[in-house]
Amino acid sequence: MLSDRFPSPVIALRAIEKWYGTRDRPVHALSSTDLDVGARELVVLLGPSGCGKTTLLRMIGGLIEPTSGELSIVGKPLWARGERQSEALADLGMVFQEANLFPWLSIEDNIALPLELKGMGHAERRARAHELMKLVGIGGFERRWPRELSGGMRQRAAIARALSYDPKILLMDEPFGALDAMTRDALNIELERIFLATAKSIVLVTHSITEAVFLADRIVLLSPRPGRIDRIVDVPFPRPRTLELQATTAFQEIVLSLRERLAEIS
Ligand SMILES: Nc1ncnc2c1ncn2[C@@H]1O[C@H](COP(=O)(O)OP(=O)(O)OP(=O)(O)O)[C@@H](O)[C@H]1O
Repeated sequence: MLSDRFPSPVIALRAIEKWYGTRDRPVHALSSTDLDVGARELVVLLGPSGCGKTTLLRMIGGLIEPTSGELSIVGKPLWARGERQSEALADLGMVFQEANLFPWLSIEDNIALPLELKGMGHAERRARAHELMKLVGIGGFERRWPRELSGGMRQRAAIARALSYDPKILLMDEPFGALDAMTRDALNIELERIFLATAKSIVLVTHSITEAVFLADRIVLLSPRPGRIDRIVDVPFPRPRTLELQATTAFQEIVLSLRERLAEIS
């Protein structure tokens, strides 16, 4: 299932199954899932609590191994003989609900850390961190500590860190879920700007239908027990999008149909 608008896939999932072993009985978290995400496409995973959104995202990110099925990143298998393949991992960056910055490192050093671990020299990684901080709108805060930044600014720093080694794909798990509504709106606009400026593919998990419709090229609606793709909804609005879009009938119609379907499958 690849969108006609985004013909070259960077993520391909085939017949993905996930069972978790628990003490009482195995949990079937995800059933026969096929999905393609195109280059420069923004796909949102939406669904009721416990339907397997995080499981799916973490599997794409190589943090959880599928029980069966095939998963490839930019044409390279993510797993082989039970081992994560570093070539495929190099194309993946992750952002979580909490920024998870190291409190004892400056913002700049947090962002440059993945580059340091890759062996990049000090001057080069500093230049790259500065460039990224400008891109995400926190230029000038290089020497600050994480505790000195607001929640929204810390999430911007987390996005910059995930972009530091220039992966083709950004995976985001409820990245703005802990922020207040106004900051969240502002960061949705910022995320779209960063998405357009960097030409990445993004897969993002959210509980917010409005956020999903505002950001997505396609929304993957998952249903629970076991998690499976219920439907894929195309969101055709041109980019860049503005908050006024949310007041239009076309936007509200998609929100309403998703809300109704979510109520049916929850
Ligand atoms: N490590 C685990 N061990 C056992 N069961 C798990 C584990 N992680 C998740 N599950 C189960 O798998 C199912 C899917 O969980 P997952 O966290 O992926 O859902 P989700 O859609 O992201 O939920 P939420 O919206 O509440 O964050 C749930 O039934 C959950 O209880």
